[in-house]
Parts: sequence; structure tokens; C-alpha cells
Amino acid sequence: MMNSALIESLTGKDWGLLIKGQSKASSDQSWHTVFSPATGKPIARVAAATPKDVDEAVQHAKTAFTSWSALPGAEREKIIRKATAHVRTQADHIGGLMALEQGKPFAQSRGEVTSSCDLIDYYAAEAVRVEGYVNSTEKNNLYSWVIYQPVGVCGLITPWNYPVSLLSWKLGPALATGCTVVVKPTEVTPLSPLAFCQALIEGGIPAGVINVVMGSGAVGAALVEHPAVAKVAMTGSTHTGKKIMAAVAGQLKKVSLELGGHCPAIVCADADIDNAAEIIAYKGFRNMGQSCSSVNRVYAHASIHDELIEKICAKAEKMSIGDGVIEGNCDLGPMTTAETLQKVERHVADALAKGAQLHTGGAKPAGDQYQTGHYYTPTVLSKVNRDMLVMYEETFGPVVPVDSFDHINEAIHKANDSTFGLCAYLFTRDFATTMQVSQALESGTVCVNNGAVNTAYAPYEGWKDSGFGFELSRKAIFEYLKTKHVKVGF
Ligand SMILES: NC(=O)c1ccc[n+]([C@@H]2O[C@H](COP(=O)([O-])OP(=O)(O)OC[C@H]3O[C@@H](n4cnc5c(N)ncnc54)[C@H](O)[C@@H]3O)[C@@H](O)[C@H]2O)c1
Ligand SMILES: C[N+](C)(C)CC=O
Repeated sequence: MMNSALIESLTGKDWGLLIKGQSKASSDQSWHTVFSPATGKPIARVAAATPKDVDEAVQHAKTAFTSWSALPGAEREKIIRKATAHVRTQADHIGGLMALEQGKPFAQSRGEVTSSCDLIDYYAAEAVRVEGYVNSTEKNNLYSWVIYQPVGVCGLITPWNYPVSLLSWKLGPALATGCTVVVKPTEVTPLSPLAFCQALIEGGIPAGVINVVMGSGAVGAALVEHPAVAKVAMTGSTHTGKKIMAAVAGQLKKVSLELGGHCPAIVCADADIDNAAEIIAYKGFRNMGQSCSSVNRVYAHASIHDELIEKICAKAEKMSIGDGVIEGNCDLGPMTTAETLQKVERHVADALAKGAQLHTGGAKPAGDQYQTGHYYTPTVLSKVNRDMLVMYEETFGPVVPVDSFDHINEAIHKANDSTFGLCAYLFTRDFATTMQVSQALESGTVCVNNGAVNTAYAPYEGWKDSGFGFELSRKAIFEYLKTKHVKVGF
């Protein structure tokens, strides 16, 4: 729980851009206000960067690249680990800002900060493992080896649902490989990623290696288009991802895009139904469904359809909802933005108008304390079909629609009938079904009988409109490296 002294220390301030380790106002003195999703009240103001500020940040990152990339990997590892150790001491402060601006309950926000440090440490360990290799050649006096070198200045553009975690996925490999960065957090939740970067710098990351520019999508566009930015890593909507692809087309820079999802869960007749219900409720409702890997639609075998719905509803109804700044251990907070809440309301209304059945939720929670903020109750629908928005558009809210199937091929067909391909879930005890279905699903990640989509050691990449380019695992390292073949004759 956040005490009033902590809340007071975090609110009502002006936060500057972070350029070469210095906090500064934007060149045109413009500010952007950040609002609380729980109360609708202003929390703080952040400087809104101009293209001139973006250029300044990139130039400092470019200068810092020379010395940071020249450090031995072991030295970078030491500096990064010292910095994350310092960030951990600031977890209340950074997690508090996240709870205030994003709505995620304080305990979960704080946990996001510390797990992000763990992830950056995972990559710090990789700094000494950027290895090349030697080839056998066509002649005895010819030598050939392949080495990897950091790409240079990276533009890291992030969304509001996991404002620190999704930044750490990019910062970790970028810093470990010797790249320097300019971060453009979303305008909705800029405070926690800014404070996270500030703490890394206080902890010893040299000035200029990490810079932060805040502001709207136009600031992101200026960063993407800057000729000295060698690589862009962005997490966000498919719509913005496509705009970034169009913008970089003229410059041919490296890009990785983690975009939207519409993740299916298939529950077979032989599944452990309690486990399936628990994971579907957790993945469908946690963070108010504002996750790219949320369970967005369920296909349940007809024989267990009703039982599964009953069990998901029981989990949903037990979830506590509150202002996660005050009730730091509640399960769910408000949704982050008014637009996302409106989208959820529109999706549920559309489904009901087209014949869906509402089992639980479908409205704001009762009680005066929920009427101002962006609150919504976890919602379960059945009798859904492909004509309903909720079955094909990313809802990004706490709604689990459940359809049924008779034969597994029907479930596979329905699961793949999507423009997205980020994650999919399967619940079965049968090994052959596991092999057949996981092979057939058009998705970058398939989780069978579990919901732990993101682990440091496994690659994460979307298929189809969910983007491309790796995050997490050793594979992400190569997103921040250039390959060089050196061929020598004596
Ligand atoms: N695949 C994943 O790993 C993953 C993870 C989390 C969220 N997401 C997706 O993110 C979306 C929600 O986040 P959001 O609403 O912040 O997304 P968004 O696309 O609106 O914004 C993401 C970031 O891009 C910036 N931006 C906007 N226009 C830009 C432009 N023209 N050029 C450069 N940058 C620009 C924004 O300011 C923000 O910082 C959802 O679609 C969700 O699925 C995907
Ligand atoms: C994968 N996760 C939950 C960290 C963020 C996706 O939105």
C-alpha cells in the first residue's frame, strides 16, 4: 500500500526531458498533463519534446555510443548490474508512479519494476557472450571470421499497459550490446518509465547512454525518422506499427515491432477444467485485460463449455477491484484510459445486440467510489460468433467471450481465423493433441496448460499483424547487433 507521504512526494510535480543525464524543459516550454485513471485528476506534468529536443537527445546518444560501445562486455555488465541494484531501491517510488498513472495496483506495479530489473540483469550477463565464429575457407592462406557489433543509437518507443516492463525488454539487450538509446514512452504513462531511466542513470549508467523524450506520437515519429537512429524497437498498436514501417522505408533502418494481439484459448474435453478456468481468468482479466497476450476468445469443447463458463465466472466474481494506489493489493484497478473503457463498452454492447449471452460483469462495479474512474467488471460472454467485434478486434479490456466446438479441427480453424498471431493457449492432457494443435496454431507463442507467456529465456515474436522482430531470450540480442564478415588473405 502507498502511504500518503509517498503519494504526496510523487504528485503535483513538473518532470523534464532526460537528456545527457540532465532533466530539462522542452525547447518551446510546452508541457503535457498526466491524469489519474482512478480519479480523473491531474497527477503531474511532463515536458513535451519538440523535434529540436529529439535531435539533441539523439546527438548525445550518438556521442555516448563511442565510449559505451568500446567498453569490454564485462565492464558493461558490472555497470548495468550496479544500476539495476540502485533501481530496486527506488521500486516504491517508480511503482508508485505506475500505480498512479496506469491504474495497476501498487503491488503489481512495484513487481513490474523489480522484474524489469531482473530482465535487464539477464541481458547484462549476455554482454560477455556476444561471440563471433571462424569459418573454414577455400584456401590455407585465407582466413574468415564473423563478428557482431552494436548497431548504434536505438529509438525505443513504448506503450502504456506495461510501461516499465516493455521498456526493459528493449533496454536490456540494447545496453548489453553497447548501443545507446533515446526512449519515447507513451504520453499516457510517461512518469514510471522516465523515473526508471533516471534511476538507472543515478545508479551509474553514463550520461548520454540513456535519454528520454516525452510527448505524443509526433515525437515518436521524429525519433523514427531521425537519420542518426540506426534501429527502432516499438511496442504498440498495429496501426502505429504500420506507420513506423512506412516512415522507415526511405531509410532502411533496423526495426522490430511488437504489436496487437487477439489471443485464442482452446479448451479440450480432457483438460483440467479448474486449471483452464484459473489461467483464462488470470490472462483475461489481469491488468484489466490490457495486455497484448490477454486471452481474447475461448473455444471450449461442447461437453465442458457450461462447466468452464461457471468456473471462469466464479474466479471473475472473486476478483477485488479498487483504486490500486490506496488498495495496493487489490486484484484489479481502473482501466488506464477513457477511450479503452469506451471500446470495451462498445464491444460488449455490440456482442449483446448480436445475440451474445452475458454471464457476469458487463457494467461498471456498483458503488460511488467506482463512478469517476475508468472501472469495469470482469465480463464473461457466451453464444458469441465471428460477426461480433469482440471476436476479431483487439478489445484490450477485461472481457472473455466463450464459443464452443465439437471437433478439434473446428477449434484450430476458428483460432487461426484472425489477422493477429501473437499468443495462443491450449488446454489438454493429451500429448498427440498438444503436438498437433501447437504445430497448427498460427501464433508466435503457444502455451499449453499454462499462461506464462513471457520468460527471459524464450523468444517472443508476433506473426501476421502482431509484428516481427524478437524480444526476450538471446535472440533479442541480435536485434541490436550488426553482423560483419572479415576475410583476410596473407
Ligand atoms: N506485442 C506486444 O508485445 C505488445 C505488448 C503490449 C502492448 N501491445 C499493443 O500496444 C497497444 C496499446 O498501446 P498504445 O495504445 O500505447 O499503442 P500506440 O500504438 O498508440 O502507441 C505506442 C507508442 O507509439 C507512439 N507513437 C504513436 N504514433 C507514432 C508514430 N507515428 N511514430 C512513432 N511512434 C508513434 C506512441 O506515442 C506510444 O509511445 C495495443 O494494441 C497492444 O496490443 C503489444
Ligand atoms: C506480455 N506483457 C504482459 C508483459 C505485456 C503485454 O502487453
